[in-house]
Amino acid sequence: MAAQIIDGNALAKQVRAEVVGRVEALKARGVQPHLAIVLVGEDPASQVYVKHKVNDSEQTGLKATLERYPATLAEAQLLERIHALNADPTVHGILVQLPLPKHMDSHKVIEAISPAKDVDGFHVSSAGALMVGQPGFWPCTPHGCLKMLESIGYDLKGRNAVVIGRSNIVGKPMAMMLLAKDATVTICHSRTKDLASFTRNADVVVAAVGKRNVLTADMVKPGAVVIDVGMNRNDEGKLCGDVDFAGVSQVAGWITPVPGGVGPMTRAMLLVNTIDAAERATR
Ligand SMILES: Nc1nc(=O)c2c([nH]1)NC[C@@H]1CN(c3ccc(C(=O)N[C@@H](CCC(=O)O)C(=O)O)cc3)C=[N+]21
Repeated sequence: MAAQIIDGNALAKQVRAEVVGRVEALKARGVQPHLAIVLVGEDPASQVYVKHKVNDSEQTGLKATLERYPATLAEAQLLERIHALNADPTVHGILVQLPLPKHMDSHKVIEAISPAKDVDGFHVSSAGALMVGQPGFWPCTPHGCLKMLESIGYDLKGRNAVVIGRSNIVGKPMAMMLLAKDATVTICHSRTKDLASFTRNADVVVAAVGKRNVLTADMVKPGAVVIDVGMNRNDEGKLCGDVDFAGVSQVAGWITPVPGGVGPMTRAMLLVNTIDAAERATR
């Protein structure tokens, strides 16, 4: 039996429609929600991603300002620019596109963003708030994954959830969100021994490694929900995830595709965070 597909494009469209309503309510009381995007350098993938984010914003009525700087920009100048955006009351969200050029300390740059405008949810304060269950911005990718689980009416309570990958941007916050929903959470990673012994016991698997075929059909419990966060290129240069989609979709109950899965939801949750930021700042 083939798995049902969780359509990230369709769900992102729904989320954007909700955003449009909230944008209109903000505008009705004189607030123009505004996302500032900072791009340093000429990384081709980053250029494409940033363009998507600007388009998404404009299509939903948010204002997006893209600031581009050469890769040679001094870190001190970037920090100065972030401080100015922090102080600008017309800017509600700040996103510094990653990766930054090698001469910059990404951690230091992210920590310079005001937590009130940290719509990526990458600041230590945002991570801490998520961990202790306080209000704050949740990172867009794992939050999008959670929305996908909610969209199928999946009750995580008491379920075994396995997260493969322990990054600060996806794996760790994903685990915290699943835990907050009362799942029994296991984080697996590159040093995990016998990954399949964990995934075979999982009701939900989130694959966030950045490597093809990390999860194959033999590793999946029949009927499980499989969320694929991977963004890789195969030998033909085609976008593919961490999951062997053809194989796993024969075993899983639900599966997210790549492209058209987690990616569009990541972008939709950025819009949601920006609206949240604008609402919180102007309440
Ligand atoms: N500060 C910061 N925040 C980010 O959120 C951030 C970042 N830096 N750096 C790069 C990564 C990557 N990322 C993607 C989001 C959506 C798609 C996406 O929508 N993908 C489409 C396909 C797009 C295509 O065709 O290339 C899909 O999966 O269907 C891709 C990649 C956000 N990132």
